[in-house]
Amino acid sequence: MSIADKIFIDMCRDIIDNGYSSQGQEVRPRWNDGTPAHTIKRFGIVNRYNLAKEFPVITLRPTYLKSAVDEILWIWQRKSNNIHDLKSKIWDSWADENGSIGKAYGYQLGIKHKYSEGEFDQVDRVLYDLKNNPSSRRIMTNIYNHQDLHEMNLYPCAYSVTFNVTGNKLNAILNQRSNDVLVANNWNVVQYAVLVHMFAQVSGLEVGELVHVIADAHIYDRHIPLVEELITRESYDAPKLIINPDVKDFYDFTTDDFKLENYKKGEQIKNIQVAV
Ligand SMILES: Nc1nc(=O)c2c([nH]1)NC[C@@H]1CN(c3ccc(C(=O)N[C@@H](CCC(=O)O)C(=O)O)cc3)CN21
Ligand SMILES: O=c1ccn([C@H]2C[C@H](O)[C@@H](COP(=O)(O)O)O2)c(=O)[nH]1
Repeated sequence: MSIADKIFIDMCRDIIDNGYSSQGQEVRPRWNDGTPAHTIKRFGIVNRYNLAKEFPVITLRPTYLKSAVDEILWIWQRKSNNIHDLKSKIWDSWADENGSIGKAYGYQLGIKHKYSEGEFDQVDRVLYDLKNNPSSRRIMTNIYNHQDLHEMNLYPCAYSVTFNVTGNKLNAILNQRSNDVLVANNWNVVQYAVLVHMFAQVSGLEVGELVHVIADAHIYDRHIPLVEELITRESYDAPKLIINPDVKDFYDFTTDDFKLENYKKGEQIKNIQVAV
């Protein structure tokens, strides 16, 4: 059984058995037929993944590595907030008529700031510090910019990453305020695990731990039967993540530089509804 499966199954069981239901309260998200999308949630989940041991992808159903990596490169490398720069359609419901999702995600990472060494955006400052100040405890990004929230179509969910170099290992904490467990839990874990792999490779470091801190980890009402079935499925050993070792500059990575070797997994759940 992959470690990611075990963490995922335990978290889902905990949410369903011990979670708090929003039924009877006012909630913002809606299903596409206009019905309120209620959830059952747990507050303050912390999941630790040792990336040096195995790649944290679930095998209960496929997590699409290429689409997940394309979205993380859209945010962190292309620093875009326009869905026309993204291959998948996953952000279409939150874009305006020009394709923009507002001043969110990639837009925030691309804003430049002043330092004594010159101007950097948040991504370039992290890459600079990993090479030049690896013992720093100040290596982090934060895209939850209150001043711009009113111009974001959806407030950032995975909003901050703290990087910490310990010996020759790169560790990271991903802070997430809200997580749709069926649709995006493993999706987000895989994305930030790949990001740690990329940053480690271009900084001459090895991968360490990814700690995923989730404030509100929820399962939407219409997903509960799907999750109940998913977590009783057979689980397989984790595949191996293969990265093109020749890439030495973060901005040169493309989705073709990543593949999963021996990714044995269950059937995809077709047509999962996403609450908007
Ligand atoms: N309710 C909700 N849940 C989310 O996960 C979510 C939002 N809203 N709003 C913005 C983004 C969009 N995200 C999404 C949306 C859909 C998929 C999705 O459909 N994933 C498919 C694979 C899609 C593909 O490879 O193209 C899956 O089966 O998991 C993933 C992330 C994550 N975010
Ligand atoms: O990367 C992402 C982006 C979004 N989500 C989910 C979490 C929530 O279900 C919705 C956002 O709704 P809020 O009311 O703003 O919390 O999107 C995710 O899990 N991961």
